[in-house]
Amino acid sequence: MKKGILLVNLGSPDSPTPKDVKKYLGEFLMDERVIDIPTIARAALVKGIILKTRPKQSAAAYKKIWWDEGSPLIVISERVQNKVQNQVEFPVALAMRYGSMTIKKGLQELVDKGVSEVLLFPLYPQFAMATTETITVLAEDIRKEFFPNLKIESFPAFYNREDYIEVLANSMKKHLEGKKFDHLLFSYHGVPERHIRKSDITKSHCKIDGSCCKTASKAHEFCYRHQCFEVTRLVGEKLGLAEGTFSTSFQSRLGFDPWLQPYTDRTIERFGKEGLKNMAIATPAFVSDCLETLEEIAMEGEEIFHEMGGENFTTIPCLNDDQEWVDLLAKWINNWAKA
Ligand SMILES: C=CC1=C(C)c2cc3[nH]c(cc4nc(cc5[nH]c(cc1n2)c(C)c5CCC(=O)O)C(CCC(=O)O)=C4C)c(C)c3C=C
Ligand SMILES: [Fe+2]
Ligand SMILES: [Fe+2]
Repeated sequence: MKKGILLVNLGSPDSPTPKDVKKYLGEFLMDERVIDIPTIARAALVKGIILKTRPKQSAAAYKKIWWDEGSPLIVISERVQNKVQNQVEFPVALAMRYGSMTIKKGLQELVDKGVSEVLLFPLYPQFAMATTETITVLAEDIRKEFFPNLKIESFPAFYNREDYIEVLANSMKKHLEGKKFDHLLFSYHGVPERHIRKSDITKSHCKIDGSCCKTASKAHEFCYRHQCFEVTRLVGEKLGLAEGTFSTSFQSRLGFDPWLQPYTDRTIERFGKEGLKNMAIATPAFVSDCLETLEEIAMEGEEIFHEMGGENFTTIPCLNDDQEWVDLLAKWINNWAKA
């Protein structure tokens, strides 16, 4: 059996134009695990409302962060792929859940190289229906239809692995050196509260209140909210941060349903209003910088903080192609291959 790896990230439009952004958002938002309402209602919402206005607005945001080489998320993911490839002996392919670099193409690339056993690696520290689950479900559908003899195993969410927390904390520490901050905010991509209830395998644990995510439960294996709070707690502990000097919030909400709270933009606004002068912000739901970190946090977030009287706003980059992170990915992959 020849082994191979498929790293999978979210994806980006082909270019920051309204036409390409519309095509990308159309595929993304029609995913039943992203907007989880009945198909007809989803089509009406996405095609009838969101795609009429959002592509122009999102394209303008993408233009602000786009690099000469392309989308930051894709360029960074390719750098990681190349660096990991140098440290493992079998083929490492890269795919995106949405857009042109499809999972089918990634699997085909591996099969063409003689691979018969694949480690599918969703590049998300925390489990979510809209990220990890949609990747594994689609990969299995593609396998059944096009590559029935292929064996695929998925790498699970790694949010609480000690080696991951150490690498994340080290990277954050490096970027915080010499920076002035009185509060460190851990901002995670939000999801509608409904997603948390749907992923609750006990069907009774997740109340989305002050205690459920702190009370041990087998629901936590699939609870995005618990996993985000845990990353904050574990990194806070590793960095020796004092109680009250760090907290968790959720960004990027869309639509009118309740999403996980507290919301990042309102938290930054409140900090400024309360007289906080120096803050830092990390975004550990993403392993690579992207629209949501480079524009929503580093640009919009900073603007909100300054408007409210804040002075120093430090955005901590994601792990990106940090050498310790690449070494860790290579270690996990090599361990899988040995097992
Ligand atoms: C509408 C529902 C959305 C859910 C649920 C959602 C969950 C989710 N997303 C990420 C990671 C990323 N999302 C990104 C962009 C993005 N996300 C949504 C919507 C939902 N995401 C939209 C509409 C967009 C596009 C941009 C916009 O119009 O605002 C990105 C950035 C991609 C890039 O090209 O840089 C990432 C990464 C996670 C981790 C997550 C659930 C945990
Ligand atoms: Fe998103
Ligand atoms: Fe919970």
